[in-house]
This record gives sequence, C-alpha cells and structure tokens, in this order.
Amino acid sequence: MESFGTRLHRTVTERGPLCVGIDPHPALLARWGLDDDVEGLDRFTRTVVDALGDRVAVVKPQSAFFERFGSRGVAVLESTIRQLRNAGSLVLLDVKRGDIGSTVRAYASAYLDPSSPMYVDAVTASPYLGVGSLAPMFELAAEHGGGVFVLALTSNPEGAAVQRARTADGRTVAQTVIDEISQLNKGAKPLGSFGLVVGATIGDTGHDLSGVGGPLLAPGLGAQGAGAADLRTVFGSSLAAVLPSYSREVLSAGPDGTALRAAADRVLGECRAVLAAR
Ligand SMILES: O=c1ccn([C@@H]2O[C@H](COP(=O)(O)O)[C@@H](O)[C@H]2O)c(=O)[nH]1
Repeated sequence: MESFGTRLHRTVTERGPLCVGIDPHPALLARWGLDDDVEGLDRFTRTVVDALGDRVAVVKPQSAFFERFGSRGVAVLESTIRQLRNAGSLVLLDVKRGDIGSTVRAYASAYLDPSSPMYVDAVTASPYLGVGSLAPMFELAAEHGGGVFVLALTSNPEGAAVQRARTADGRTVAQTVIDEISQLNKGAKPLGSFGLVVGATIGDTGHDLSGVGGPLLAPGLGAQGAGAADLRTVFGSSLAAVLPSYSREVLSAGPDGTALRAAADRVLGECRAVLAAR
C-alpha cells in the first residue's frame, strides 16, 4: 500500500502544489445566489467538485460549515468526500481534532479507517493535548496509507501566545511539535505522511522546519491577507514542501465553473512562481 506522502508527492507533481478549501460560508452561499440551507450547501459543494475535482491536487472541506446543518449537512460532507475521491483529488478534511488518546482512537477510525463513511486521505489535528495523544491517529494513518496535518503555527493572530510560548528547554511549544512530527517522518521518501500546518500570515518567526520531511500546509493566503510572496518569508529554505491553501480567494470567483478554474489556476501560478524560485 502506498503511503499518503507518496500519493501526495505524485499528485502535486501531476497537478501542481495547491490545496483549495471548501468553506461554504453563509456570505458565499448568498453571493452565489444560494439559500443558506442544506440544498444550497449541496449545490455549492457539487459546483466546486465539478469545477476543481479533476485538476486540483488537494481539496480541503472545512467540516464546520457542513456540521452546522446537522446530520443532513454531514451527509452532504460524506457525499462530497466520495465525489472528490472519484474525481482524483486527495481529500484533506479540516476537522482539527484532538483529545485524550482513547478518544483520538475513535476520531482516527472515523476519518482514517477505509470502512468509515467519512474516510478521507488526511485530516487536520490539534496537538495541544500533547502530540503523544495523537498517536492513535498516526498509527491508523500509517496502517491505511493516510496522512495527518498537525497544527504548529496557525494563521490566526491569537495562536502566537500559546504556540510561541517557551518550554523549559528554551524551545517554543510550536518547535516541540515540529520536532516530534519530524521524528515520525524520519527516513520517509519521497515525502513523509505527517504534515504540519504553518500559516502564511506569520512572517519570519525563526522556527526550524528544515527536518520535517513531510508536507507543510500553508493557510492564510488570500482572504486572511497573506500573498504568495509571503511564503518565501515564512518558509525560507523549506519552500519545496509547502502546500499553499486557499478557500475564499478561489470560492469567491464562483459559481461559474470556468471562473472557479481560472481563479485556481491564477493562485497556483502565483505560488509556483515563488516555489520555483527557491
Ligand atoms: O492555521 C490555520 C489552520 C486552518 N485554517 C483553515 O483554513 C481555511 C482558510 O480559509 P480562507 O478562506 O482561505 O481564509 C479555513 O477553513 C480555516 O479554518 C486557517 O485558516 N488557519
């Protein structure tokens, strides 16, 4: 069985380094002329899948925007996941799960066990109950060829107070997360299956990402104010592993499929120019 890292490396080589998020904000539904209900949600996500599922390397549904409609919204999420997988995109579910280990095991089976209706290629996870508490996710991901993206330095301004606090050995909390994920990826070629989330908005923080060996998901581009050029500042010599992620910047071009594809192509071109110049 191929690892997530291998599959991601191949898909990014074929399609380009881009992740597009499906974040059906109420304002976007309104802008697309859709009602803020399950039918609007379903129409929105089908349009995105039809436009981008066969050309974008990674698509990242944001679970919160589906969960807010209850079980019918979750049913749309399950259907969206199936459609994306059929179209060839890798599906990264943004759920930012984290808990005590025994509960993390249940989350892992919900998202990373191939027999689950919500089975995806990778999930986001929060390490702030301790990276070790996520071990069941790492184990199930490794067993079934899945991936886990762990929050390290998030794109929101509130994250810094916690993530950049110093531990007893002088490293920041985020650097301890980075170092633990680096260990998990040791020896993985061409790319490890355990990624980190590092916001494109954070500037040069001096964190050492050089040993990660896995993908670096970079949200915060577009609507949150960062641009492709910021990737150079944030990631420096680790640019090769960066997977830029855009949601509203691309989605606001819809509902026209041609316009959505043009928006995705535009941001991919902007990022490629920066990533290729490394
Ligand atoms: O540090 C983080 C981690 C996750 N996100 C998520 O990414 C998208 C960003 O959406 P935009 O419309 O491109 O701003 C959203 O789902 C966040 O929950 C993040 O922004 N920052």
